[in-house]
Amino acid sequence: MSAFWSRLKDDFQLSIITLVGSLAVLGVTPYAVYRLGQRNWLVGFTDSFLVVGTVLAVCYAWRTGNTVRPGQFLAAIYSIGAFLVSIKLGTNGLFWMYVLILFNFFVVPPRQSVMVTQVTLLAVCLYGWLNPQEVFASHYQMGSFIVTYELSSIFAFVFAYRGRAQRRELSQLATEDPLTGIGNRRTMNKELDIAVADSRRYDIRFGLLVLDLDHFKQINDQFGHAVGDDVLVRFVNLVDAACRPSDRLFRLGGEEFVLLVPNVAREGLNGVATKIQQCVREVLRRPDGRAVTVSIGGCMLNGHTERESWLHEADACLYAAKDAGRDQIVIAAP
Ligand SMILES: Nc1nc2c(ncn2[C@@H]2O[C@H](COP(=O)(O)OP(=O)(O)OP(=O)(O)O)[C@@H](O)[C@H]2O)c(=O)[nH]1
Repeated sequence: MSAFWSRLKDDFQLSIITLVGSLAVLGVTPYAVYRLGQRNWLVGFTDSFLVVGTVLAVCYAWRTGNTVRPGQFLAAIYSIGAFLVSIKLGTNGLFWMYVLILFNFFVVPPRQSVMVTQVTLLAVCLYGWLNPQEVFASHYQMGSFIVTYELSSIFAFVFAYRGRAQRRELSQLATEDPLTGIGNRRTMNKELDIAVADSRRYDIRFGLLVLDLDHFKQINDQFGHAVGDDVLVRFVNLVDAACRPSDRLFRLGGEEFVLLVPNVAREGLNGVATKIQQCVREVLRRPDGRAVTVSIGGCMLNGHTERESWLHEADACLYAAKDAGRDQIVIAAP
């Protein structure tokens, strides 16, 4: 049960599809039963199709974790459903078109939603135009419907567009370090947990380096925080350039970083650390021309069953490197 809630909490689109799907099933089922009872077969079967389709789409999203296709499928079947209900029930059916707008903007991205809602509007109006009195009582009513429908679509679009942008920003804030753009501690925890699991399952060797700039406080105190920030950004760029694309760098906080190195042996890990150390010493300069140096501690994922103990061992090596006079590398013995 807790896995159910945590998936709902972590996956916004899945939670939206589940919520909107459940509401749709609850809202449409009584109508399906009522219409079938009235022997209004077209509307009754359309409603039943919507209910079954919704249940299948929500199940698919839960099973596969893919929320894009079920969203598009739901938008398509509810648009067809709203069209059929509108042409069959006339003005009474048109009310569902407003629900459709909101529904679509919840389950598919704003641009796709605009497309599908406009196509449905066009289909309903074309049918109403060709069959006077069947959908709209008058041209005036059709005009009013188009205006109110378009206004509702515009409001829904603006709302959905802003919401998406804000969600993207929030997720970036939660996972990235805003200064350097690399993963933050939270992202690191996730990736280290995955590495621990992968090493057990696929027998991949992982190495971990903890990197800490030396006497960074002096740089801040002497040259100001902005220069300190610039040194941090340049340091990240240097490390990035010095290692493989599969290596992942995270900012643990302050001037401390963690590099996760997959598919590596202890000698290789030492080689990566040496390359970074030399690169930083040679390239990274303070405004007064003195070299910036980095202390590095590291260890292999060897016998660690969880991230904490692995990180703790690498951290202990970093302390040893600092104690040895800084600008040093200490990699734990096998
Ligand atoms: N410019 C800048 N400074 C930061 C940031 N985060 C932390 N700091 C500073 O980093 C400094 C870290 O100082 P210390 O922990 O004493 O480390 P250090 O001076 O590098 O000394 P050692 O690690 O022992 O060599 C502090 O002055 C913090 O204020 C940041 O995002 N930008």
